Amino acid sequence: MNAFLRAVVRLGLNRHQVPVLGIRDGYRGLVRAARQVNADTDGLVRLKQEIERNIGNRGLIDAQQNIIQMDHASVSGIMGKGGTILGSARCLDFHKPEVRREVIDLLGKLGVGSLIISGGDGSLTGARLLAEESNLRIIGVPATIDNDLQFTEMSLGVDTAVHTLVWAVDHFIDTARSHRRVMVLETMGRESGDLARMAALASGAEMVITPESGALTESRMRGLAEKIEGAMTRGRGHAIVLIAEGVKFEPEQKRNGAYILRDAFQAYFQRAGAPFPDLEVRPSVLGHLQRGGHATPGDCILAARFAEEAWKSLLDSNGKNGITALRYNKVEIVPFGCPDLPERSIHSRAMDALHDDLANW
Ligand SMILES: Nc1ncnc2c1ncn2[C@@H]1O[C@H](COP(=O)(O)OP(=O)(O)O)[C@@H](O)[C@H]1O
Ligand SMILES: O=P(O)(O)OC[C@H]1O[C@](O)(COP(=O)(O)O)[C@@H](O)[C@@H]1O
Repeated sequence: MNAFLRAVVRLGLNRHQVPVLGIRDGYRGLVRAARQVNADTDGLVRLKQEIERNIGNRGLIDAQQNIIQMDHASVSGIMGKGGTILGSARCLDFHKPEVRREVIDLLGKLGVGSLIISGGDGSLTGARLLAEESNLRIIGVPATIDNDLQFTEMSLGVDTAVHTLVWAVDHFIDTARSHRRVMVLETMGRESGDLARMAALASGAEMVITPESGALTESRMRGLAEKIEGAMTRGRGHAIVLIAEGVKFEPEQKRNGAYILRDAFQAYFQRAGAPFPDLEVRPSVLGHLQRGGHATPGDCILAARFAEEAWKSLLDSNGKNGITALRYNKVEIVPFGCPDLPERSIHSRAMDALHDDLANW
């Protein structure tokens, strides 16, 4: 997200000579600013003075300032840094049309004509609603490590998260190999298995379990354990199993998938007469480790391409509101509510088949 912010600001200032305001904490910052302005008769004047007085880093370091005029220095050195210097926050109030109306009014008073909104499904839904309810030009930019936005081949953050997962697997594999263990690692991804699937393919993890392959029943888990045990009898000493957080169980379970799978595998390996009763299964939930860190070159390049397309559309008098998307390796603007790319699910199934064959012991 920082690489994207840098690209938007630099292109705005260098290529298009258009001033760029950054909003702290996204929708929450806009709502706070609207409340600040509506609080008393001088609210708007004070907000404008604050923006003019505290430009760039001066505004950024003041946690109370919601709207910051961005300059070159304010985005200097942030390219590879994870997260976003503007901050990010959930804002439940933004679900209310009357709150969005306050925000639209505020932007009108500030002379803001266009918004670039970067985030996942929720942020892009908010963006669509703003576009429907105002005359603002709005461009959404997909950013989520889950890669669950099906109208684009990639969202910002995915490549970095996959890179981190590969790094994590490389570390876990040392213990797995040395101690001859099965390590079950739980990845993020909400309802999507893309992160786990891409990380498995890129890291060589022996097994990957995604929500798209259906709920895990007792018998499916036994089948997976059998597969690992079979490999052990053929001389394999360890296994890395990736399970996506969105995987469901039948009957339904409340615990993390990694722990449920550990118990099922361990019980199977220790059954009476089993060939490897000492085979240990260790679970780890990788959690927010996957979200931050140095952005990969792939993400930084995609961020620059998305920013370029967003500006192109905003400055085109015939440009339409919509979302930047990577489709067939080209960046384009698709309308809000654009249908899924049918290739996405075909591609996921092909990736699973490829992984299966590569990992077949
Ligand atoms: N249906 C909606 N209507 C209006 N705003 C929404 C809606 N869904 C989400 N948002 C706004 O977008 C923010 C981010 O959404 P969220 O789902 O938390 O993250 P993400 O953008 O990563 O999917 C929410 O906190 C809310 O302000
Ligand atoms: O930190 P939180 O709010 O618990 O959110 C965790 C969720 O966010 C995600 O990491 C996705 O985050 P992003 O869409 O912001 O990349 C999911 O994979 C995970 O379920």
